[in-house]
Amino acid sequence: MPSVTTVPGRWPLIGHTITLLRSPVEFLSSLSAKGDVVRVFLGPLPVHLVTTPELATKLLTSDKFDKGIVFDKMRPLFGNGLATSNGAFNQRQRRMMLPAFSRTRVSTYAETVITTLATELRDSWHHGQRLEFDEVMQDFVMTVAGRTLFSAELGPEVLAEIKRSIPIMLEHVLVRAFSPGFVEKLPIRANREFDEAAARLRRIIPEVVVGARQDGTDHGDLLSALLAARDADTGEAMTDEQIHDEVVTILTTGAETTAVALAWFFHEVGTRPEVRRRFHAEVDAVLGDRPATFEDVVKLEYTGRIINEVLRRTPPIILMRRAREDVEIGGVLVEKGSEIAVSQHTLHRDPRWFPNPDGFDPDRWEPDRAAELPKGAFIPFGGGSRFCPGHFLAHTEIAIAAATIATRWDLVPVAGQRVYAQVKATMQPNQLPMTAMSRKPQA
Ligand code: HEM
Repeated sequence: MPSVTTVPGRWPLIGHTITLLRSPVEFLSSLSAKGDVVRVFLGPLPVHLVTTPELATKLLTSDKFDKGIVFDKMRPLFGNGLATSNGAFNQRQRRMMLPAFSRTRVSTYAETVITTLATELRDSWHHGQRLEFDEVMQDFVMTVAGRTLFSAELGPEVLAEIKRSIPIMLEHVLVRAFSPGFVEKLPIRANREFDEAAARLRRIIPEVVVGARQDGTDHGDLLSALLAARDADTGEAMTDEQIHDEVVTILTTGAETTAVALAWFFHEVGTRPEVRRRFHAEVDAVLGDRPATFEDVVKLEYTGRIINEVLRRTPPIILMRRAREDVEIGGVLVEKGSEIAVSQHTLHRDPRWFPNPDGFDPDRWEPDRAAELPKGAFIPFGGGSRFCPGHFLAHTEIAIAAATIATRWDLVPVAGQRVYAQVKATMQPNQLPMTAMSRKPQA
């Protein structure tokens, strides 16, 4: 079998990590031109990367791969939650949890939480107010996540704790994942903060779970759905420990990704006059002055296309896997225990599927054009057996929040500030200062 090409530019010990951190989009989107399977080094760790939609689909749908090293490193945080578990246990958990993300359930979350909080946010600003918009979206999404999980009856101190602890953990999680094991044991501030945040969540979440289990009523929140879930074969419910792990997993995987997508949404709209004009025209036609509801989301077609284009250009960074046995993929032998990955940035910026890949063109998501894309070319939510269970909730939340805000506000980028994507747990903007300008005449 042919050996795989190592991408040029590798440094001793640090591999390609510096290049990846310095220019993530340029580096990852350059890989498809180098081969269908290439090898990069994340620190000292060799990782095969597949670069075509066909091989991405093969990787994500095969049962010959587990989640791999990054997720091993995240286990102290996520425990055995959906993102970190593997094999039959993961599939059992998925079957039990998917009803919590069903259309009916999402429509309840939209009705009881998302529209209300989006309206409160919209009504909280004044004309000309400067906002650090990435932080505003982070705070909004964490509040939505907390309330979606735990309904409004929960004490504000639980929500406050979640909003305090989860961002701390997200700040450090990827650095931990790509560092040698001893680094997380060093007595440095980052480790202390991470461990303290994890410990606080381990204390507070079980208290909520035990309380909700005793109460026994369905509050229409995600936690009620998790408590009610039963294994189809054995009839067993999840243990409190497992529910803790799933709750932390949902908060960590769901909140950051959605907040970042919303931040980029407003950045793209704010910097592209034609997109902004059409977005506002649609919001005015569908909503007028009223907030968006679950039923409006399908009518907000252009908004949906902007969301897709945002998720094409600034999706999460990479999907990592590890071979459970020797596997041939794209004519290359991947030995048992080796790490293999696909980056959404490689596929989403490939000019074969996305002409003018660096441009921002919501119209490429018109149904006829989108239908021509090969399977596996657009994977912001992953694919196969680990496909994101929160994808519909995320789309609903982004559409409702964006449209509701736009009924009143034009978010204008503060002049002279450079905004670019940086690698954190996802692909975050480095900053996003914006000014809220009223779209309606002032009283
Ligand atoms: C724009 C927002 C979102 C994006 C881009 C996103 C993206 C992804 C991706 C790419 C994966 C697959 C990871 C892999 O295969 O290694 C994933 C998995 C997951 N996502 Fe999302 N996600 C989003 C929102 C959400 C939300 C709102 C929730 C929950 C409330 C959520 C919960 C999860 C969970 C639990 C997994 C793990 C599934 C498994 O490994 O079996 N995500 N997400």
